[in-house]
Amino acid sequence: MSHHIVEVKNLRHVYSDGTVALKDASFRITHGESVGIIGANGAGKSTLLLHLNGYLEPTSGNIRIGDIPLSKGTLPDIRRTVGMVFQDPDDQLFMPTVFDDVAFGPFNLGMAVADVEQRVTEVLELVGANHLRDKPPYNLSGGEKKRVAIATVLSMSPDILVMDEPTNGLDPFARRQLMALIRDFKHTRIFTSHDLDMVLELCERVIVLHEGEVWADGPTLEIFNNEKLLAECRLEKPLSMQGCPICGSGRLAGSAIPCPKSYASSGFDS
Ligand SMILES: Nc1ncnc2c1ncn2[C@@H]1O[C@H](COP(=O)(O)OP(=O)(O)OP(=O)(O)O)[C@@H](O)[C@H]1O
Repeated sequence: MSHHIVEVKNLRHVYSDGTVALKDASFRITHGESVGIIGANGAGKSTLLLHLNGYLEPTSGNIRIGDIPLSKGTLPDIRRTVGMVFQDPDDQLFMPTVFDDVAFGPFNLGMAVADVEQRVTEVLELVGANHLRDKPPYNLSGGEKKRVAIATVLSMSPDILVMDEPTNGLDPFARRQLMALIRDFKHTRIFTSHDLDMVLELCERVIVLHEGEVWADGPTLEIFNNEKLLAECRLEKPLSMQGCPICGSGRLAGSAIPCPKSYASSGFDS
């Protein structure tokens, strides 16, 4: 399973206008890990993800996916291994219909028509978008586009799933559905999100980016309990770890239910 390893060494990225978006970022993610990349706006999260399958070229440093060093020559292999869901689904959808968009990758892999049909149906059902299969992607709502964009990546059966803010724009039901899908994905998962409750629920490990640097990298609960670190990086605890908004007492991690005392004091039960 060494092909599922992602290794980033001393990655630096300077955009053409001189913005230093990443400074010396290093980490190693191994097979089956589910890793959340978090940080304030502009911390460098999207820039980092865009390097993982070669959409951006490092100013310096290097990336290895399994045994393959990422370079122009290895891009086709890398992109077969690393499936990337972009932050903006419009960057991912370009065909006349949803079906064509989701079928594009499998056809390129040389799959037979019947197998492509089956694969497309499976992944569209997985993201709850099979009813949209004949629609032009540009007519879909934001959340629908996001689900189809995710389907275009799943249809390629990637070994490593990389997603930039996957729940952005999704309604609560679709968010839950996507979380289940991420949880069930057997291989490596790496995603950025401002949805820290989702990160808490799905990731055993978190990498915190701050002003282009890896500020912390460790077990999720340890990171979310480090109030000094969160304040330095302009982050907050997930809502489910914050005190009850009514009486201030703690809630269990992972629970969105206010404490029983707040029911009594707010008159919810009267
Ligand atoms: N094409 C670009 N040219 C110049 N600067 C850019 C470009 N894209 C991003 N940046 C800058 O690089 C820095 C990192 O941006 P990036 O999009 O990686 O942040 P982010 O952590 O994903 O932010 P957000 O949470 O807002 O999505 C920011 O200062 C941003 O303004």
